[in-house]
Amino acid sequence: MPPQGKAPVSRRNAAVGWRAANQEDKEFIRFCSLPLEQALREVGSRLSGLTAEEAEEKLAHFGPNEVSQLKKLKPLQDLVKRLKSPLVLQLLVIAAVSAAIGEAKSTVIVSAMVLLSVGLSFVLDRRSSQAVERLGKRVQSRTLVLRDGQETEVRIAEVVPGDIVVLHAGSLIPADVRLITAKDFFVSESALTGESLPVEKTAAVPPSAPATSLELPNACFFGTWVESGTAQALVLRTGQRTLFGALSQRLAEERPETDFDRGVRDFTFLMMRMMLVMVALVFLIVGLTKKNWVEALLFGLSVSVGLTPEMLPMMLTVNLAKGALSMAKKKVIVKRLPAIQNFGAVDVLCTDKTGTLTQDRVVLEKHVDILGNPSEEVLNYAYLNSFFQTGLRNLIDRAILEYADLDTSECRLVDELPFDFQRRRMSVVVEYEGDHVLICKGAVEEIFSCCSRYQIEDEIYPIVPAIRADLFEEVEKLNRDGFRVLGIAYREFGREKTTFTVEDESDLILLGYIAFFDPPKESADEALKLLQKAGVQVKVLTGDNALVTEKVCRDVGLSVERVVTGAQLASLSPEELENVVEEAQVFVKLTPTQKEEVVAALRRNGHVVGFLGDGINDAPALRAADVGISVDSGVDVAKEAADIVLLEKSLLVLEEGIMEGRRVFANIIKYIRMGSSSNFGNMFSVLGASYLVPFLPMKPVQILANNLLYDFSQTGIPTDRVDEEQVAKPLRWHVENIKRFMLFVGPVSSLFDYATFALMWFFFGCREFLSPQLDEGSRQSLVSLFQTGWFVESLLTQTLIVHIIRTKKVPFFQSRPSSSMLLATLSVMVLGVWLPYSPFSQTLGLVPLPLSYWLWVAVFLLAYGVLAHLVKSWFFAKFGGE
Ligand SMILES: Nc1ncnc2c1ncn2[C@@H]1O[C@H](COP(=O)(O)OP(=O)(O)OP(=O)(O)O)[C@@H](O)[C@H]1O
Ligand SMILES: [Mg+2]
Repeated sequence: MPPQGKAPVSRRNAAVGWRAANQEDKEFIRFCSLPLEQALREVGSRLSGLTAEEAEEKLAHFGPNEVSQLKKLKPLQDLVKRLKSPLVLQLLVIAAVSAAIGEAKSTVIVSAMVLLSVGLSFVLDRRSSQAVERLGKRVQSRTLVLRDGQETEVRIAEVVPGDIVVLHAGSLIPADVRLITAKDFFVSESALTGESLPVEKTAAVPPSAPATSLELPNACFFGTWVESGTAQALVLRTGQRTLFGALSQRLAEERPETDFDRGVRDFTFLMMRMMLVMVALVFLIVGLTKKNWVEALLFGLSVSVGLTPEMLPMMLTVNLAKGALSMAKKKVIVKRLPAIQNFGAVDVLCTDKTGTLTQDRVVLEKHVDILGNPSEEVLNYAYLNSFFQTGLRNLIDRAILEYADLDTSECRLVDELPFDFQRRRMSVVVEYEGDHVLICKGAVEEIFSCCSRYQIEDEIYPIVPAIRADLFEEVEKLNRDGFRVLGIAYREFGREKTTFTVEDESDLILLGYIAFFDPPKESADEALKLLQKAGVQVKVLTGDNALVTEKVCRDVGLSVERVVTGAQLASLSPEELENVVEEAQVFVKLTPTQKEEVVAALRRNGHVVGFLGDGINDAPALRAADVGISVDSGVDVAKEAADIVLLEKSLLVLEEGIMEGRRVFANIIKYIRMGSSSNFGNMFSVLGASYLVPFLPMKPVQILANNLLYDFSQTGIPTDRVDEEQVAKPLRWHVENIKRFMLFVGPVSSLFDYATFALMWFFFGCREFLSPQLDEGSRQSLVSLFQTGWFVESLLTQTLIVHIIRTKKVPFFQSRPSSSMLLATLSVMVLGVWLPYSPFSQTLGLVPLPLSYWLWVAVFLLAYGVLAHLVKSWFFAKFGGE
């Protein structure tokens, strides 16, 4: 029975799950230790792979090959999860308490709030995350499998047990597999083990069963990837049954918290703390002064509702999802939603050269001997190398094969030494006229270091130190003209030697160079200017050499003041590294690890770093960056490591994406500014009024209704327009600045609340309440008048301030809100004015207001608007902020 037949790992109980995984592990180890024939038979496969029909059947049986790191929730589970958030729980508790003490109205209103906050985010979020997921599928990784005996490309999700997969450098291991053949096959298992050095895997069957499957020499695991070499492998288990699947439930923590997450959390806690203190204070004050403790409790709880940012989760998700959709229109596919705000915060963008600064149309232009004379022999050797190598099929090899169509029938591949980014070269050994010839091609410096002789025409000379510099001359000339140059060298061995290692790449004969031209991209110039204007520094991180890179940079208008090579970087201390990454714009001849180090150093310096790359050598840096950006045409591991995938590799597209990220961020900040400052203001007003006024300044049910309406007025924020100025610079989260804003702007609203209290108390005669002759009925109507007065003023001012805070400029005149934003706030204001006259007035305890009240309120609103605008302008001038 194949290991797949086992029951899937239990998710409910981690301990049980682990035991089950161990059981499965034993099965897996057994399968890797069996003779190959038997293993194939037992999983119902053969060396030529499954037929399409078999694969389909197996897919139906085993399910898609997916490891859901973020478990997809069923609608009901999702709903329950949302209800369990602290903000919503609090509302539910209040609803329950209100129901328990017979306040049915409060219960209804609080429930409506829950419905608005949870319902809206549930519906919008599910809808847009489905859309985002669909988009994600467009850039999903693929793999090669044998189906009906043919190499076929399928989505990784479609791989089934029994499939024979074909792996080469840059491939993701699409399942847990047993190797059938392997050639210089190195796998990076860092995703599973944290070990960053690649591990060599072979097809050898272990002599005895190891303790864990990770120690098997002939097994590779889902989630790891091929650094170099080639292999064919038999798929044994897929999806949640893989080692990674079993682990991923325990590794759910995933990525470290971002700047943004921390900001949101800090803010939520700030509000929660404020709320707790407030509720206790209000409860005591009301209880002590009014001697009605039930009322005090209800009032306190209602006030606490007013202070919770219950719309925050909805704001976040809806804003992000909306951002992802509008980015998709610009050919930017967001794989992980939270990456969006980081995207807007990026202030240093690191990018590779090929395809970003150049057109990605590598064309072979020259094949010359070391003196620069055209040479057919150089082309022949280069062609053989590209033709027979099986490891890495990149642009360079494709360009060579496209350039010529040579006859290779007289040659036979004996062995190969695949490309890797440390050696920067690759060799094939071919049998040619009875000899075994090793042909090596790669970066010129690296080829030189393996050569002891050179060839001109048919003469071979030793390389003596004096001529080394001369040898470089031709290459430099080509580099300066923008050519990317590779060296070609060879060495002949006897036919008795059949296996080769990297040691054999020595004592070579330098034959000549091939030169490629990859023209600079026309749009790069403009894009770089836009990025610069947007406050984003661009740095180039490439494995190519300095001369070509400088030439390309100059062509696209990127100023190059300092270039640093990988060798120089390697000799620096950590502190020096941190300085150098600031100063230099161009980094050349980097190894993959060095790309990662540069990104990490920039992050340590406090930058938010984006990294754009599409190669195997970019994967570590993509993971290390705040935002990893790859391209649809990039290798799978790069796409997998990225947060964002571009359908088109272009800095222009990237700039638009960054802007969209900033817009999303700006709207989230808007909500937080509004929420925190008006809550803070309300806090002052409630505290003062509870103490000063001999009755409840607002009924609990009114406070709740007020909040519900205010929440509704905010639903327009995710679609709101954002001022150009606001997204002109990278946006980052500054909790301190938000706190300060709250402290300065919040009290402005209290000013007008107190004015309203005075107005109701003195001008509209509510102080008569104290007069002993008054009967109970008249007293109650005075109370209602006061409460209605404050209810209306509070709602109108709160809603108005939304428009003042949404921009740094003069609202309406210099910056117009989106129409849905305008509509939401306007309708809430109209509703607020209408409620005291509406059929609901009784239920809410509202009474009609005297005509002169409306005049006063109009004056208050105007004065408030002006004052709030002035304070806001002063604040931004003094303290800055997003
Ligand atoms: N197919 C190949 N055969 C031999 N050598 C190669 C091949 N591909 C790349 N190299 C060598 O390895 C070096 C580094 O590779 P590459 O230029 O792809 O790095 P990179 O950092 O991805 O560059 P870029 O920034 O342009 O994307 C190249 O300059 C070249 O000398
Ligand atoms: Mg590259």
